[in-house]
Amino acid sequence: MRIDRYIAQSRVIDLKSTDFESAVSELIEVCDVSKERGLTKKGLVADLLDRERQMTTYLGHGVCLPHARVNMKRPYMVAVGRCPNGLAYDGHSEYQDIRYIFLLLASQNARSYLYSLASLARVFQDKGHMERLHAAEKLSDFRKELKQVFAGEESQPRRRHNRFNNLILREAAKIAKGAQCTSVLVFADTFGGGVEVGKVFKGFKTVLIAHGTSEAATEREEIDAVIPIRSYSNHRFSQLRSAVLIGLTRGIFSSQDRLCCIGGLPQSNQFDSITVVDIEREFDTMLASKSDMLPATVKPEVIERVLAIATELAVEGREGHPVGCLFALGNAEQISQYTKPLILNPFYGYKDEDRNILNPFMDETVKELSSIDGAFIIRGDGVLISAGSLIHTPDYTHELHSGLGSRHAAAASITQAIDCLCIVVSGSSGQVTLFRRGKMLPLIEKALIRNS
Ligand SMILES: Nc1ncnc2c1ncn2[C@@H]1O[C@H](COP(=O)(O)OP(=O)(O)OP(=O)(O)O)[C@@H](O)[C@H]1O
Repeated sequence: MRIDRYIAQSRVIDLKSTDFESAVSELIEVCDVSKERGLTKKGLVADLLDRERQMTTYLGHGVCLPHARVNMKRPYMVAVGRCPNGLAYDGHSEYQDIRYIFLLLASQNARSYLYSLASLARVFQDKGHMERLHAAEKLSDFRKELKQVFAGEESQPRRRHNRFNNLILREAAKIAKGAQCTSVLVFADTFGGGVEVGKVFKGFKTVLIAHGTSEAATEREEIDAVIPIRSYSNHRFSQLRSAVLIGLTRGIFSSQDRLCCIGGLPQSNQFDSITVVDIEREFDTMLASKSDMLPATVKPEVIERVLAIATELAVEGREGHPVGCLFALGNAEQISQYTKPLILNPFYGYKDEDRNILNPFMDETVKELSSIDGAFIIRGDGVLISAGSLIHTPDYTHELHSGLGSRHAAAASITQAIDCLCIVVSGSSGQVTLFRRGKMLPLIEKALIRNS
Protein backbone atom coordinates (compact mmCIF):
# COMPACT_ATOMS: atom_id res chain seq x y z
CA MET A 1 0.00 0.00 0.00
CA ARG A 2 1.34 3.45 -0.90
CA ILE A 3 0.30 5.19 2.31
CA ASP A 4 1.46 8.63 1.15
CA ARG A 5 -1.46 8.63 -1.26
CA TYR A 6 -3.86 8.62 1.64
CA ILE A 7 -2.16 11.40 3.60
CA ALA A 8 -4.16 14.57 2.94
CA GLN A 9 -2.64 17.83 4.22
CA SER A 10 -5.88 18.75 5.97
CA ARG A 11 -5.75 15.57 8.04
CA VAL A 12 -2.26 16.22 9.43
CA ILE A 13 -2.75 18.49 12.43
CA ASP A 14 -1.24 19.79 15.64
CA LEU A 15 -3.44 18.39 18.38
CA LYS A 16 -4.89 20.69 21.01
CA SER A 17 -5.96 17.82 23.25
CA THR A 18 -3.90 16.74 26.21
CA ASP A 19 -5.59 13.38 26.75
CA PHE A 20 -5.82 10.36 24.45
CA GLU A 21 -9.62 10.17 24.17
CA SER A 22 -9.98 13.80 23.06
CA ALA A 23 -7.03 13.42 20.70
CA VAL A 24 -8.77 10.53 18.92
CA SER A 25 -11.98 12.63 18.67
CA GLU A 26 -10.00 15.54 17.28
CA LEU A 27 -8.50 13.32 14.59
CA ILE A 28 -11.83 11.75 13.69
CA GLU A 29 -13.21 15.31 13.41
CA VAL A 30 -10.89 15.98 10.44
CA CYS A 31 -11.86 12.72 8.71
CA ASP A 32 -14.57 13.24 6.16
CA VAL A 33 -16.95 10.32 6.57
CA SER A 34 -20.13 12.16 5.58
CA LYS A 35 -20.39 10.20 2.32
CA GLU A 36 -19.93 6.86 4.02
CA ARG A 37 -23.28 5.33 4.83
CA GLY A 38 -23.73 4.09 8.35
CA LEU A 39 -20.51 5.67 9.66
CA THR A 40 -20.75 8.27 12.39
CA LYS A 41 -17.90 10.14 14.00
CA LYS A 42 -19.23 9.26 17.43
CA GLY A 43 -19.39 5.56 16.55
CA LEU A 44 -15.85 5.61 15.16
CA VAL A 45 -14.46 7.24 18.29
CA ALA A 46 -16.26 4.68 20.45
CA ASP A 47 -14.88 1.79 18.33
CA LEU A 48 -11.31 3.07 18.46
CA LEU A 49 -11.39 3.70 22.20
CA ASP A 50 -12.96 0.34 22.85
CA ARG A 51 -10.14 -1.30 20.92
CA GLU A 52 -7.54 0.71 22.79
CA ARG A 53 -8.93 -0.54 26.09
CA GLN A 54 -8.57 -4.15 24.93
CA MET A 55 -5.08 -3.75 23.52
CA THR A 56 -2.80 -0.74 23.45
CA THR A 57 -1.82 0.60 20.04
CA TYR A 58 1.22 2.39 21.39
CA LEU A 59 4.05 1.12 19.21
CA GLY A 60 6.96 2.68 21.07
CA HIS A 61 9.27 5.30 19.53
CA GLY A 62 6.68 7.95 20.43
CA VAL A 63 4.10 6.63 17.97
CA CYS A 64 0.59 5.43 18.60
CA LEU A 65 -1.33 3.72 15.82
CA PRO A 66 -5.06 3.43 16.60
CA HIS A 67 -6.75 1.54 13.79
CA ALA A 68 -10.05 -0.01 12.88
CA ARG A 69 -11.75 -1.75 10.04
CA VAL A 70 -14.96 0.00 9.06
CA ASN A 71 -17.62 -0.15 6.38
CA MET A 72 -16.47 2.47 3.93
CA LYS A 73 -16.01 2.70 0.18
CA ARG A 74 -12.47 4.03 0.02
CA PRO A 75 -9.84 1.49 1.06
CA TYR A 76 -8.00 3.60 3.63
CA MET A 77 -8.24 6.92 5.44
CA VAL A 78 -5.42 8.35 7.51
CA ALA A 79 -5.23 11.20 10.02
CA VAL A 80 -2.06 12.23 11.82
CA GLY A 81 -1.73 14.38 14.94
CA ARG A 82 1.32 15.80 16.70
CA CYS A 83 1.33 16.11 20.49
CA PRO A 84 4.78 17.24 21.67
CA ASN A 85 3.89 16.93 25.35
CA GLY A 86 2.40 13.44 25.28
CA LEU A 87 -1.12 12.43 26.29
CA ALA A 88 -2.82 11.42 29.49
CA TYR A 89 -4.67 8.11 29.32
CA ASP A 90 -6.15 6.27 32.21
CA GLY A 91 -2.96 6.32 34.27
CA HIS A 92 -0.86 4.63 31.54
CA SER A 93 2.48 6.38 31.83
CA GLU A 94 3.75 5.29 28.39
CA TYR A 95 1.11 7.48 26.68
CA GLN A 96 3.05 10.48 28.01
CA ASP A 97 5.78 9.48 25.53
CA ILE A 98 3.46 9.73 22.53
CA ARG A 99 4.52 12.41 20.06
CA TYR A 100 2.47 11.34 17.05
CA ILE A 101 -0.87 9.64 16.66
CA PHE A 102 -1.31 7.94 13.37
CA LEU A 103 -4.95 6.99 12.94
CA LEU A 104 -5.78 4.45 10.27
CA LEU A 105 -9.27 3.53 9.10
CA ALA A 106 -9.43 0.64 6.67
CA SER A 107 -12.37 -0.60 4.69
CA GLN A 108 -13.61 -4.11 5.46
CA ASN A 109 -12.65 -4.90 1.87
CA ALA A 110 -9.14 -3.48 2.07
CA ARG A 111 -6.85 -6.26 1.05
CA SER A 112 -3.75 -7.06 3.10
CA TYR A 113 -4.81 -4.84 5.98
CA LEU A 114 -2.53 -6.50 8.51
CA TYR A 115 0.31 -6.49 6.05
CA SER A 116 -0.20 -2.75 5.54
CA LEU A 117 -0.24 -2.19 9.30
CA ALA A 118 3.02 -4.10 9.57
CA SER A 119 4.74 -2.02 6.90
CA LEU A 120 3.46 1.15 8.58
CA ALA A 121 4.93 0.02 11.87
CA ARG A 122 8.25 -0.61 10.15
CA VAL A 123 8.41 3.00 8.99
CA PHE A 124 8.16 4.18 12.58
CA GLN A 125 10.87 1.79 13.72
CA ASP A 126 13.32 3.42 11.34
CA LYS A 127 15.46 5.84 13.34
CA GLY A 128 16.29 7.94 10.28
CA HIS A 129 12.62 8.48 9.48
CA MET A 130 11.79 9.46 13.05
CA GLU A 131 14.66 11.93 13.18
CA ARG A 132 13.35 13.60 10.02
CA LEU A 133 9.89 13.91 11.54
CA HIS A 134 11.24 15.28 14.84
CA ALA A 135 13.37 17.83 13.01
CA ALA A 136 10.36 19.36 11.25
CA GLU A 137 9.16 22.08 13.59
CA LYS A 138 6.63 23.92 11.44
CA LEU A 139 3.46 22.00 10.64
CA SER A 140 3.93 22.66 6.93
CA ASP A 141 7.44 21.11 7.07
CA PHE A 142 6.13 18.16 9.06
CA ARG A 143 3.45 17.51 6.45
CA LYS A 144 6.07 17.55 3.73
CA GLU A 145 8.43 15.23 5.63
CA LEU A 146 5.61 12.84 6.44
CA LYS A 147 4.69 12.52 2.77
CA GLN A 148 8.29 11.93 1.82
CA VAL A 149 8.93 9.37 4.53
CA PHE A 150 5.95 7.36 3.35
CA ALA A 151 6.63 7.86 -0.33
CA GLY A 152 9.95 6.06 0.19
CA GLU A 153 12.72 6.47 -2.26
CA GLU A 154 10.62 7.84 -5.07
CA SER A 155 10.63 11.35 -3.73
CA GLN A 156 14.12 11.36 -2.36
CA PRO A 157 16.73 13.20 -4.37
CA ARG A 158 18.49 10.97 -6.82
CA ARG A 159 22.07 10.39 -5.95
CA ARG A 160 24.73 10.42 -8.57
CA HIS A 161 26.52 7.23 -9.20
CA ASN A 162 30.21 7.62 -9.45
CA ARG A 163 32.23 6.09 -12.21
CA PHE A 164 33.11 3.02 -10.19
CA ASN A 165 29.50 2.14 -9.46
CA ASN A 166 28.60 2.46 -13.12
CA LEU A 167 31.52 0.26 -13.99
CA ILE A 168 30.42 -2.44 -11.50
CA LEU A 169 26.85 -2.32 -12.78
CA ARG A 170 27.94 -2.60 -16.42
CA GLU A 171 30.30 -5.47 -15.62
CA ALA A 172 27.53 -7.17 -13.63
CA ALA A 173 25.28 -6.94 -16.68
CA LYS A 174 28.01 -8.62 -18.78
CA ILE A 175 28.52 -11.36 -16.19
CA ALA A 176 24.76 -11.90 -15.91
CA LYS A 177 24.58 -12.31 -19.68
CA GLY A 178 27.65 -14.52 -19.93
CA ALA A 179 26.55 -16.74 -17.06
CA GLN A 180 23.03 -16.93 -18.50
CA CYS A 181 21.46 -15.54 -15.35
CA THR A 182 17.71 -15.17 -15.36
CA SER A 183 17.48 -12.43 -12.74
CA VAL A 184 19.57 -9.68 -11.25
CA LEU A 185 19.41 -8.96 -7.52
CA VAL A 186 20.60 -5.63 -6.25
CA PHE A 187 21.16 -4.92 -2.57
CA ALA A 188 19.51 -1.51 -2.57
CA ASP A 189 20.58 -0.66 0.98
CA THR A 190 24.06 -0.08 -0.35
CA PHE A 191 22.59 3.24 -1.42
CA GLY A 192 21.03 5.49 1.17
CA GLY A 193 18.65 7.10 -1.27
CA GLY A 194 17.80 4.25 -3.62
CA VAL A 195 19.53 2.97 -6.65
CA GLU A 196 19.26 3.56 -10.38
CA VAL A 197 19.69 0.15 -11.90
CA GLY A 198 16.90 -0.04 -14.41
CA LYS A 199 18.38 0.51 -17.83
CA VAL A 200 21.63 -1.39 -17.24
CA PHE A 201 19.80 -4.67 -16.69
CA LYS A 202 17.33 -4.57 -19.54
CA GLY A 203 16.13 -8.05 -20.43
CA PHE A 204 16.68 -9.46 -16.93
CA LYS A 205 14.18 -9.72 -14.16
CA THR A 206 15.47 -7.01 -11.82
CA VAL A 207 14.82 -7.38 -8.12
CA LEU A 208 15.81 -5.03 -5.31
CA ILE A 209 16.58 -6.34 -1.87
CA ALA A 210 15.85 -3.51 0.50
CA HIS A 211 15.35 -2.98 4.17
CA GLY A 212 12.08 -1.41 5.24
CA THR A 213 10.15 0.94 3.12
CA SER A 214 11.15 0.80 -0.48
CA GLU A 215 7.70 -0.21 -1.66
CA ALA A 216 7.61 2.80 -3.95
CA ALA A 217 10.37 1.30 -6.00
CA THR A 218 8.11 -1.53 -7.16
CA GLU A 219 6.17 1.02 -9.10
CA ARG A 220 9.12 1.91 -11.24
CA GLU A 221 8.77 0.20 -14.55
CA GLU A 222 12.25 -1.23 -14.66
CA ILE A 223 12.09 -2.89 -11.22
CA ASP A 224 10.16 -6.14 -11.23
CA ALA A 225 9.99 -6.68 -7.48
CA VAL A 226 11.28 -5.48 -4.13
CA ILE A 227 12.08 -8.02 -1.42
CA PRO A 228 12.07 -6.47 2.04
CA ILE A 229 14.56 -7.71 4.60
CA ARG A 230 15.74 -6.53 7.97
CA SER A 231 19.25 -5.41 7.41
CA TYR A 232 21.62 -5.83 10.33
CA SER A 233 24.88 -7.27 9.35
CA ASN A 234 27.80 -5.35 7.94
CA HIS A 235 28.46 -8.17 5.56
CA ARG A 236 27.63 -7.93 1.92
CA PHE A 237 25.31 -10.80 1.23
CA SER A 238 24.41 -11.83 4.79
CA GLN A 239 20.71 -11.91 4.09
CA LEU A 240 20.90 -13.27 0.57
CA ARG A 241 19.45 -16.65 1.52
CA SER A 242 16.54 -15.10 3.39
CA ALA A 243 15.84 -12.84 0.42
CA VAL A 244 15.98 -15.70 -2.08
CA LEU A 245 13.72 -17.72 0.17
CA ILE A 246 11.17 -14.90 0.23
CA GLY A 247 11.52 -14.59 -3.55
CA LEU A 248 10.82 -18.30 -3.95
CA THR A 249 7.77 -18.28 -1.70
CA ARG A 250 6.37 -15.24 -3.47
CA GLY A 251 6.95 -16.85 -6.85
CA ILE A 252 9.45 -14.16 -7.95
CA PHE A 253 12.05 -16.85 -8.60
CA SER A 254 11.89 -20.53 -9.37
CA SER A 255 14.37 -23.15 -8.26
CA GLN A 256 15.87 -23.29 -11.78
CA ASP A 257 16.83 -19.62 -11.71
CA ARG A 258 20.39 -18.38 -11.73
CA LEU A 259 20.87 -15.03 -10.07
CA CYS A 260 23.48 -12.34 -10.49
CA CYS A 261 23.71 -10.51 -7.14
CA ILE A 262 25.30 -7.11 -6.74
CA GLY A 263 26.03 -5.78 -3.28
CA GLY A 264 28.15 -3.59 -1.10
CA LEU A 265 28.27 -2.51 2.50
CA PRO A 266 24.94 -1.04 3.65
CA GLN A 267 24.81 2.77 3.25
CA SER A 268 28.32 2.85 1.77
CA ASN A 269 27.13 4.22 -1.59
CA GLN A 270 29.55 1.83 -3.19
CA PHE A 271 28.88 -1.47 -4.93
CA ASP A 272 31.84 -3.76 -4.55
CA SER A 273 30.75 -7.39 -5.06
CA ILE A 274 29.18 -9.49 -7.78
CA THR A 275 28.14 -13.10 -7.08
CA VAL A 276 26.37 -15.64 -9.25
CA VAL A 277 24.00 -17.96 -7.36
CA ASP A 278 22.27 -21.08 -8.65
CA ILE A 279 19.17 -21.34 -6.51
CA GLU A 280 18.97 -25.12 -6.70
CA ARG A 281 22.57 -25.57 -5.65
CA GLU A 282 22.37 -22.98 -2.89
CA PHE A 283 19.19 -24.40 -1.44
CA ASP A 284 19.92 -28.05 -2.05
CA THR A 285 17.30 -30.41 -3.38
CA MET A 286 15.07 -29.30 -0.53
CA LEU A 287 13.32 -26.87 -2.81
CA ALA A 288 12.71 -28.64 -6.07
CA SER A 289 9.56 -26.57 -6.52
CA LYS A 290 7.64 -23.81 -4.80
CA SER A 291 5.26 -26.34 -3.32
CA ASP A 292 8.18 -28.26 -1.82
CA MET A 293 9.32 -25.13 -0.12
CA LEU A 294 6.02 -23.75 1.09
CA PRO A 295 3.63 -25.95 3.10
CA ALA A 296 0.20 -26.08 1.49
CA THR A 297 -1.53 -23.72 3.90
CA VAL A 298 1.25 -21.24 4.68
CA LYS A 299 1.10 -17.77 3.15
CA PRO A 300 4.41 -16.28 1.97
CA GLU A 301 3.91 -13.10 4.00
CA VAL A 302 3.65 -15.17 7.18
CA ILE A 303 7.08 -16.70 6.55
CA GLU A 304 8.44 -13.20 5.87
CA ARG A 305 7.11 -11.94 9.15
CA VAL A 306 8.40 -14.88 11.18
CA LEU A 307 11.79 -14.54 9.51
CA ALA A 308 11.89 -10.85 10.39
CA ILE A 309 11.07 -11.51 14.05
CA ALA A 310 13.52 -14.42 14.20
CA THR A 311 16.29 -12.25 12.73
CA GLU A 312 15.61 -9.52 15.28
CA LEU A 313 15.64 -12.00 18.13
CA ALA A 314 18.89 -13.49 16.89
CA VAL A 315 20.54 -10.10 16.65
CA GLU A 316 19.10 -8.26 19.62
CA GLY A 317 18.26 -11.04 22.06
CA ARG A 318 16.08 -9.99 24.95
CA GLU A 319 17.16 -7.47 27.56
CA GLY A 320 20.79 -8.00 26.66
CA HIS A 321 20.60 -11.81 26.80
CA PRO A 322 20.61 -14.16 23.82
CA VAL A 323 17.36 -16.06 23.34
CA GLY A 324 16.46 -19.08 21.29
CA CYS A 325 13.13 -19.80 19.71
CA LEU A 326 11.27 -22.31 17.57
CA PHE A 327 8.40 -21.40 15.23
CA ALA A 328 6.38 -24.18 13.59
CA LEU A 329 4.21 -23.04 10.68
CA GLY A 330 1.55 -25.09 8.95
CA ASN A 331 -1.76 -26.83 9.46
CA ALA A 332 -2.41 -26.32 13.19
CA GLU A 333 -4.49 -29.48 13.59
CA GLN A 334 -1.78 -31.64 12.09
CA ILE A 335 0.92 -29.99 14.18
CA SER A 336 -1.10 -30.40 17.36
CA GLN A 337 -1.00 -34.19 16.93
CA TYR A 338 2.68 -33.93 17.76
CA THR A 339 2.67 -31.26 20.46
CA LYS A 340 1.80 -30.96 24.13
CA PRO A 341 1.30 -27.75 26.10
CA LEU A 342 4.01 -26.97 28.62
CA ILE A 343 2.09 -23.95 29.98
CA LEU A 344 -1.42 -22.50 29.72
CA ASN A 345 -1.79 -21.16 26.20
CA PRO A 346 -1.24 -17.35 26.31
CA PHE A 347 -3.12 -16.83 23.01
CA TYR A 348 -6.27 -18.58 24.12
CA GLY A 349 -9.44 -16.49 23.84
CA TYR A 350 -8.11 -13.71 21.61
CA LYS A 351 -9.74 -12.83 18.28
CA ASP A 352 -7.84 -14.22 15.25
CA GLU A 353 -6.99 -10.73 14.00
CA ASP A 354 -5.53 -9.72 17.36
CA ARG A 355 -3.26 -12.75 17.61
CA ASN A 356 -2.10 -12.78 14.01
CA ILE A 357 1.66 -12.54 13.56
CA LEU A 358 1.06 -10.12 10.68
CA ASN A 359 -0.34 -7.68 13.23
CA PRO A 360 2.60 -5.42 14.15
CA PHE A 361 1.44 -5.29 17.76
CA MET A 362 2.25 -8.96 18.09
CA ASP A 363 6.00 -8.36 17.60
CA GLU A 364 6.63 -7.45 21.20
CA THR A 365 4.34 -10.17 22.55
CA VAL A 366 6.10 -12.85 20.54
CA LYS A 367 9.53 -11.57 21.56
CA GLU A 368 8.46 -11.47 25.18
CA LEU A 369 7.14 -15.03 25.03
CA SER A 370 10.26 -16.28 23.26
CA SER A 371 11.98 -16.76 26.58
CA ILE A 372 9.58 -19.48 27.71
CA ASP A 373 10.36 -23.11 26.96
CA GLY A 374 8.82 -24.74 23.94
CA ALA A 375 7.67 -23.75 20.46
CA PHE A 376 5.27 -21.26 18.87
CA ILE A 377 2.67 -22.93 16.69
CA ILE A 378 1.50 -20.67 13.87
CA ARG A 379 -1.33 -21.37 11.45
CA GLY A 380 -0.65 -20.81 7.75
CA ASP A 381 -2.61 -17.54 7.72
CA GLY A 382 -0.48 -16.14 10.55
CA VAL A 383 -2.76 -16.79 13.55
CA LEU A 384 -0.72 -17.71 16.62
CA ILE A 385 -2.24 -20.90 17.94
CA SER A 386 -0.01 -21.47 20.95
CA ALA A 387 3.29 -20.77 22.66
CA GLY A 388 5.17 -23.01 25.06
CA SER A 389 4.38 -26.21 23.13
CA LEU A 390 6.58 -29.25 23.41
CA ILE A 391 7.14 -31.03 20.09
CA HIS A 392 7.16 -34.77 20.45
CA THR A 393 7.74 -36.94 17.37
CA PRO A 394 9.37 -40.14 18.64
CA ASP A 395 9.00 -42.07 15.37
CA TYR A 396 11.10 -39.72 13.28
CA THR A 397 14.86 -39.69 13.33
CA HIS A 398 17.15 -37.05 11.91
CA GLU A 399 20.76 -36.50 11.01
CA LEU A 400 21.91 -33.22 12.44
CA HIS A 401 25.39 -31.84 12.94
CA SER A 402 26.78 -32.52 16.38
CA GLY A 403 26.35 -29.56 18.68
CA LEU A 404 22.71 -29.08 17.72
CA GLY A 405 20.43 -30.06 20.55
CA SER A 406 16.81 -30.93 21.14
CA ARG A 407 15.30 -27.69 19.79
CA HIS A 408 16.83 -28.27 16.37
CA ALA A 409 16.06 -31.99 16.59
CA ALA A 410 12.39 -31.21 17.28
CA ALA A 411 12.27 -28.96 14.20
CA ALA A 412 13.94 -31.59 12.05
CA SER A 413 11.60 -34.35 13.12
CA ILE A 414 8.25 -32.53 12.96
CA THR A 415 9.03 -31.26 9.48
CA GLN A 416 9.49 -34.90 8.45
CA ALA A 417 6.34 -36.03 10.17
CA ILE A 418 3.98 -33.53 8.51
CA ASP A 419 3.79 -30.83 5.84
CA CYS A 420 5.08 -27.94 7.92
CA LEU A 421 8.04 -25.59 8.13
CA CYS A 422 10.10 -24.56 11.15
CA ILE A 423 12.29 -21.56 11.78
CA VAL A 424 14.71 -21.88 14.66
CA VAL A 425 16.77 -19.22 16.39
CA SER A 426 19.60 -20.85 18.30
CA GLY A 427 19.94 -19.46 21.79
CA SER A 428 23.56 -20.52 21.98
CA SER A 429 24.86 -19.34 18.61
CA GLY A 430 22.26 -16.88 17.29
CA GLN A 431 22.05 -18.74 14.00
CA VAL A 432 18.69 -18.65 12.21
CA THR A 433 17.83 -21.92 10.49
CA LEU A 434 14.94 -23.06 8.37
CA PHE A 435 13.78 -26.68 8.54
CA ARG A 436 11.76 -28.32 5.82
CA ARG A 437 11.17 -32.02 5.24
CA GLY A 438 13.75 -32.86 7.87
CA LYS A 439 16.51 -30.87 6.17
CA MET A 440 18.10 -27.76 7.56
CA LEU A 441 19.05 -24.60 5.76
CA PRO A 442 21.06 -22.01 7.70
CA LEU A 443 19.67 -18.63 6.70
CA ILE A 444 21.79 -16.23 8.65
CA GLU A 445 25.11 -17.58 9.77
CA LYS A 446 26.03 -17.13 13.38
CA ALA A 447 29.43 -15.65 12.56
CA LEU A 448 27.83 -12.92 10.49
CA ILE A 449 25.36 -11.93 13.18
CA ARG A 450 27.71 -11.96 16.13
CA ASN A 451 30.49 -10.12 14.30
CA SER A 452 28.36 -7.37 12.87
N1 LIG B 1 10.94 -30.94 21.67
C1 LIG B 1 10.94 -29.64 21.88
N2 LIG B 1 9.85 -28.89 21.60
C2 LIG B 1 9.83 -27.59 21.80
N3 LIG B 1 10.86 -26.90 22.33
C3 LIG B 1 11.98 -27.57 22.65
C4 LIG B 1 12.07 -28.97 22.45
N4 LIG B 1 13.29 -29.36 22.88
C5 LIG B 1 13.93 -28.27 23.32
N5 LIG B 1 13.15 -27.18 23.18
C6 LIG B 1 13.48 -25.82 23.60
O1 LIG B 1 14.82 -25.56 23.23
C7 LIG B 1 15.55 -25.12 24.36
C8 LIG B 1 17.00 -25.44 24.21
O2 LIG B 1 17.21 -26.83 24.14
P1 LIG B 1 18.61 -27.42 23.64
O3 LIG B 1 19.74 -26.60 24.16
O4 LIG B 1 18.62 -28.88 23.88
O5 LIG B 1 18.45 -27.18 22.08
P2 LIG B 1 19.45 -26.68 20.96
O6 LIG B 1 18.99 -27.31 19.71
O7 LIG B 1 20.87 -26.90 21.38
O8 LIG B 1 19.11 -25.13 20.89
P3 LIG B 1 20.03 -23.84 21.20
O9 LIG B 1 21.00 -23.74 20.06
O10 LIG B 1 19.02 -22.74 21.23
O11 LIG B 1 20.66 -24.10 22.55
C9 LIG B 1 14.84 -25.78 25.51
O12 LIG B 1 15.07 -25.08 26.72
C10 LIG B 1 13.38 -25.69 25.09
O13 LIG B 1 12.84 -24.41 25.39
